Amino acid sequence: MSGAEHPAPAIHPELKRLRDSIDNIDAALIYMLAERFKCTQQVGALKARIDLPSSDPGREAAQIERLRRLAEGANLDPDFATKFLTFIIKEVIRHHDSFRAADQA
Ligand SMILES: O=C(O)C(=O)C[C@]1(C(=O)O)C=C[C@@H](O)C=C1
Repeated sequence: MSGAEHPAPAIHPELKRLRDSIDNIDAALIYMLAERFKCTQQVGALKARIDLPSSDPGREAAQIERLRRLAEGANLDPDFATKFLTFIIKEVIRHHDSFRAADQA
C-alpha cells in the first residue's frame, strides 16, 4: 500500500517541537558516549600495558557517589543515574577484558 493512500496524520506542532528536541538530545548522548568509549579504550590499553585489573571498584564507588549527588541537584532519580553508569561501566570492563585477551593471544 502506498503512502499516498494513507498519508501520515498531521502531528501536533508542540509534540513535533518536543520530539525534535528529544532527537537532538539523543544525538548528543550518542556522541558523548562515543567520546567516553574512545577514552576508556585508551584506559584499557594502558591498564593492559601496566598490568592493572580491568575493574576498579573504589573508583566506581567514587563515580557513583559523585553522579548521585549531581543527579539529585539536577532533579534526576539518583537510582537511575546509578543504573545508567553501572550499565556503561559493565560494557567498558567487557571491552577491557577482551582487549587484554586479544593482547595476550
Ligand atoms: O577508570 C578506570 O580505571 C576505568 O577503567 C574506567 C571505568 C569507567 O568506565 O569509568 C571502567 C572500569 C573501572 O572499574 C572504573 C572506571
